[in-house]
Amino acid sequence: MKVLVSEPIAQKGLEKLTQEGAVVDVKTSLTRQELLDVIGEYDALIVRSNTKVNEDLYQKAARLKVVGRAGNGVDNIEMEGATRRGIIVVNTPESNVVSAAELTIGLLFATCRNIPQLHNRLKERVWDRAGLKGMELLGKTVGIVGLGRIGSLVATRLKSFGMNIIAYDPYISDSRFKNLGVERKNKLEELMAQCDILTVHTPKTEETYGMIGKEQFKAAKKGLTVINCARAGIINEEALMEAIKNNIVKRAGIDVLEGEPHATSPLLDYDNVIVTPHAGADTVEAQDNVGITVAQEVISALRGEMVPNAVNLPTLPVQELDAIKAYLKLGETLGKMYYQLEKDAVEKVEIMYRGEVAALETSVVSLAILKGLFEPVLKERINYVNANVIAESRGVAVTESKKSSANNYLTLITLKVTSHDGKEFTISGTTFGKGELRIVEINGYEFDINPTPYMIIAENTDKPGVVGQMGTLLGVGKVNIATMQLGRKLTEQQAMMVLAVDSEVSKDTLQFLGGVEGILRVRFVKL
Ligand SMILES: NC(=O)C1=CN([C@@H]2O[C@H](COP(=O)(O)OP(=O)(O)OC[C@H]3O[C@@H](n4cnc5c(N)ncnc54)[C@H](O)[C@@H]3O)[C@@H](O)[C@H]2O)C=CC1
Ligand SMILES: O=C(O)CCC(=O)C(=O)O
Repeated sequence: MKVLVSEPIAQKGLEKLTQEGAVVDVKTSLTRQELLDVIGEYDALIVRSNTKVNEDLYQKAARLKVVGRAGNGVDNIEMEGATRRGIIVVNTPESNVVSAAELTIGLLFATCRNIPQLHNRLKERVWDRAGLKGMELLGKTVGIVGLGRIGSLVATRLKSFGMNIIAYDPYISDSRFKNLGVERKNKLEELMAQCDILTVHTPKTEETYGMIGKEQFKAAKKGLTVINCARAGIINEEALMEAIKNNIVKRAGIDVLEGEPHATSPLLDYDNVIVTPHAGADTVEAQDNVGITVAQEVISALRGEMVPNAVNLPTLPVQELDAIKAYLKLGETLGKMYYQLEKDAVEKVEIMYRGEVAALETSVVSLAILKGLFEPVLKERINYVNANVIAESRGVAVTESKKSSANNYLTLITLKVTSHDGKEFTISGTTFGKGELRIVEINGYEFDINPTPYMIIAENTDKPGVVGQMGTLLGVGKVNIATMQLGRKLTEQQAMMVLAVDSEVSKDTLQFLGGVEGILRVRFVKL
């Protein structure tokens, strides 16, 4: 596992990577060209907000499997290119939110009380407060745009200063607003017209970039204080400057600037604009949290384990992670069986979740099924990240259905594959205890199979002598049988035999088995 760290992360994170067996190169002052020249050697790349992870980089990154964002916002990472290539992107969304919220409040105090300006005067031995009268927070209204993790932390902290909190976030439920004691504004302009202080906490997206512009400042209350500790450009810098010149905005506290880290914004020259160099997450605590978390996630992702903060995968509630793990294994196992038992190209995949599993977030289990399904035949890389994209690109229709009851089982997953000639294949499995798996049905034959690394699966006419001959031939081929199960369809006088064996089976032995009278077909399955 070769990991390139292209921006500084905490020593504790680097130690974690090394302890887990990764070879870590910390190269934090590479030029873009140098980065492109070396990225091909690495399995994982860890970045913060300055490294642009985009198509240029992906094209050179033949081995890259994971991009770890040591932080929250992922706007410097091009997601579509990563997903298409099966590169998993992980971030640490919870690790630095307190620090970001605290810097927001710090900037709010600094701007409202002119702390940096007063500090600078006094450092120059000038004892003078003239022209720098501050503003009290008590009774003022703060308008929060984006009431997510950081927005909520800012809201609860500012309440303790006796402020009225209003917020605009169309994607947050009324009950969340109510629980936080924040008044919902359905229109941004309405919020602008009522707040004394505006603070933005949305991600940078196509929708939010420039969302506070000329029109919004026109609607604003005169004397507004503006804080941006989220991303440059959410508040348009030109519009902000104009609003400052027109005395609509009285002061601003800005942590993020266009063009950073080489920011040249004229805002830097305004006395009433207080700036910090994207320092929202720059605390010992946040950096330790971020470093350790990103290291853990990158290692887990490199080992093919499920990572809760994978950005280009469905999000999993942490409390469901343990329950889901066994289903992921089961799903992948069911998927893997198809192309080892059948040879027909897949046209349609139907996944049915019944019983307990139906109550969980199953989209990731469906990804595991697709991963397993295509793995035996695809040379290209397939994993949780690109499984959907690959199914789609191969014209495979995937559907998911759920039912709360599973008849004789507590929980049941059934995979039904329809091939291009309309032939149907079904396989069902269940889990029990501490993640034990069982395959309970294949093509209508009922079993209770503990899936093992090597299995022989044969269909035969249901008549005496077939099983005995199979045993003899396997003995000749020096293959030891561990367990054996038979599923029967009495009306059709056919049976399916599943033998768990201790080793690989040679092509010759399989050919001999196929020649036994009554054997209709025989397959070797490797899990
Ligand atoms: N300055 C710094 O060092 C740091 C900055 N950040 C930035 O802070 C921002 C917020 O982070 P979190 O609170 O963790 O994100 P979050 O995802 O928890 O919350 C973002 C909120 O924005 C809302 N939102 C999205 N589009 C919107 C729109 N068009 N209008 C109104 N609301 C919208 C979402 O519904 C969500 O509630 C991100 O941009 C992040 O990158 C995060 C950490 C450190
Ligand atoms: O310090 C950093 O890496 C930037 C933090 C940040 O903006 C984020 O986590 O979104």
